Amino acid sequence: MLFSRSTPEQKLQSLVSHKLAALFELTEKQVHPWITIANNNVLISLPFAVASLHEELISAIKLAADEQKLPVEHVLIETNIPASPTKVAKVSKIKNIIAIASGKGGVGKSTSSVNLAYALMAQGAKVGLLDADIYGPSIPIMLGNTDSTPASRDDKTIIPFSAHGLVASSIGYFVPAENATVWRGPMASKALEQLLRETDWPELDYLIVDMPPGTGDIQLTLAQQMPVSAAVIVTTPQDLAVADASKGIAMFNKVEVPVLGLIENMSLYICPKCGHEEHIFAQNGGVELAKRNKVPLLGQLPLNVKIRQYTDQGMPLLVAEPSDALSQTYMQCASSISKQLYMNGLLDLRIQNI
Ligand SMILES: Nc1ncnc2c1ncn2[C@@H]1O[C@H](COP(=O)(O)OP(=O)(O)OP(=O)(O)O)[C@@H](O)[C@H]1O
Repeated sequence: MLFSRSTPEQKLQSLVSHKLAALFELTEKQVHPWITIANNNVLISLPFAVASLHEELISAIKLAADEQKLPVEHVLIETNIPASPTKVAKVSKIKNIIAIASGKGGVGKSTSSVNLAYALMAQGAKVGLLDADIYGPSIPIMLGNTDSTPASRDDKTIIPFSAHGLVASSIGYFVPAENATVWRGPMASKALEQLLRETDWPELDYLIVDMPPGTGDIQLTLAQQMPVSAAVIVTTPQDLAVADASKGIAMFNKVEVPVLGLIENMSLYICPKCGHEEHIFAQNGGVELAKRNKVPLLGQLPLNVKIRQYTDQGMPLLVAEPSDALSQTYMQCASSISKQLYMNGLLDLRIQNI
């Protein structure tokens, strides 16, 4: 009865809340603040980057409103990502820093960092990339910027380089590769701190940080001293990699940085000629690790020549072939990361309110 007395605007609000809550598995109360309705127009301000879902959502809202004979002119969706709290002071203009880490080297951490950065951009977020891998800063190569050197307008801040619309900077500017092996945590973190805080970043929703592989003194110091909002762990399914990834999760737990989930890279190889599937690095190692640690499995990427070729050419897959099925997998991982970070924030609020 109460519903029948609602104004068309209230009915529309309730319809949109219902759709959003169902799509994102939240309560209507939680999604209510995202919605503004005025003059038969609906504006939705989403706190995570899911641009690939916008069109579907707009159509579903228009269709449902039509069915209920509720007038709707336009449905607009914008992405408005909040900053999540960190223990360490935030870097100006950067809302969230997400560390991409792996225990073992060579599992595809940098490749994942690069493709996820572009995928988050494609999902509607403002993104930067910081190469913190002192042992092998490979981001400039993967972005086709091998000749870039740090430049400054004012001798105080470094101008990040831009590659296919993404802003990036690399620790490789400060750490000659031949010296990296003797660097200790405090030295690495000092250089990174300088690079992080003295780069002239534009306004960013996410700064993706490609961490050095391993779980030792350097990685621990970096995780503690950077204002990291959350971490994502990359592993192959192989036992050796999984054991090290597990140490990575433990390390982030120790410094109370939430782990948003796992990416299982090189999950399997599918022969392009006959379609035969080969589990070169064993099967489901990442899936099992995610279950054991109760963290989401954000996605599984196969061992695929395109992923390697494009990064070698300095033209990541997401840029070269955005509609490719592999790009779509990265897009799904990216939206899960963005959504998961927001959900973590809700959980924190709930804990604070207990
Ligand atoms: N899914 C994939 N399919 C095919 N090749 C891949 C895939 N992921 C990564 N590679 C390739 O594997 C190699 C190692 O990847 P990458 O440099 O990203 O690993 P890493 O974990 O960052 O290594 P490091 O320990 O040096 O930091 C690269 O040659 C990369 O192109």
